[in-house]
Amino acid sequence: MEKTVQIITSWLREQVEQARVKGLIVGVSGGLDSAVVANLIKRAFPNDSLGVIMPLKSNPIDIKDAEKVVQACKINHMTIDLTETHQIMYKEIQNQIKAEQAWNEERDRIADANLRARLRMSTLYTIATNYNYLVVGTDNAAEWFTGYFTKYGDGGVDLQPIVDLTKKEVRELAAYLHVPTEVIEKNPSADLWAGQTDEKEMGTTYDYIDAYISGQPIPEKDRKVIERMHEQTEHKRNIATQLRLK
Ligand SMILES: Nc1ncnc2c1ncn2[C@@H]1O[C@H](COP(=O)(O)OP(=O)(O)OC[C@H]2O[C@@H]([n+]3cccc(C(=O)O)c3)[C@H](O)[C@@H]2O)[C@@H](O)[C@H]1O
Ligand SMILES: Nc1ncnc2c1ncn2[C@@H]1O[C@H](COP(=O)(O)OP(=O)(O)OP(=O)(O)O)[C@@H](O)[C@H]1O
Ligand SMILES: [Mg+2]
Repeated sequence: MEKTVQIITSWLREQVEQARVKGLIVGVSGGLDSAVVANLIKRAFPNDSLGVIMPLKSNPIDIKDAEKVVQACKINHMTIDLTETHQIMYKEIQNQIKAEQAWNEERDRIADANLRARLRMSTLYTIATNYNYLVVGTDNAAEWFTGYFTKYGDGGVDLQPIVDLTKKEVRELAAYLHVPTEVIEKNPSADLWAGQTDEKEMGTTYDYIDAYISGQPIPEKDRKVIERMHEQTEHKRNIATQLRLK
């Protein structure tokens, strides 16, 4: 495990050096993935790493957990509440669409959720620009393969240090890094709406996704769900399709 930590922290330092910036920033949610990344960037840059807690109509337990994470790893941190910003922006957009009588109620929740992820991304980049830092992502191998992230939201980052680790490996790394137990044991959630859990929304489990990407057999039904997610999200793993005229 120490070897993995060394490889990742050396890589982070290399990336910062090559980009000629000063340090690294990550959003800390109170979930597992960002807890691990916060620990790793703190190890790579003890004085030039920042964790940002961004409540947005969040469950207070998650915010408390996020505070425990930053305190446990002693990373510099700040809290920026985006609840009101999101409410004002989403209402304005909603009102304009409603005025056009084009509002699709079925797409309401996901549009609202993705705006949350993109407001967090904008917040991180605003701070990163001011501090001369890079924005670090928290996607693990299971999320990356299934495209279970918001394009240009939590997927909008400069570096992805844990993208090759399965969810199980991230959990093991978290234990090694002494991430608070309640965070390690928590049910993964994007926290984009009340009661959301990753596995409920995806219709499969991280254990099956981990197994699938590790080449192990899984039930047919889960294999189909995973392959469908992968196919439908190919665009998120690539840069925008360009029409070349020259
Ligand atoms: N074929 C294609 N080629 C190019 N672009 C294409 C496209 N199909 C859709 N698009 C574009 O992509 C958009 C859809 O992608 P996107 O905006 O990402 O949205 P979408 O995949 O619909 O939703 C994001 C999913 O990720 C989950 N999520 C988000 C954030 C964090 C976490 C977490 O685990 O914490 C999970 C969230 O719960 C939801 O299930 C469309 O609105 C369209 O603009
Ligand atoms: N309230 C929040 N404050 C700061 N960053 C957040 C918040 N919610 C989400 N994020 C950012 O979005 C990322 C994606 O969320 P995701 O749920 O996939 O990861 P996680 O919460 O760290 O772990 P888990 O998947 O186990 O819940 C987080 O890792 C974090 O960087
Ligand atoms: Mg989460």
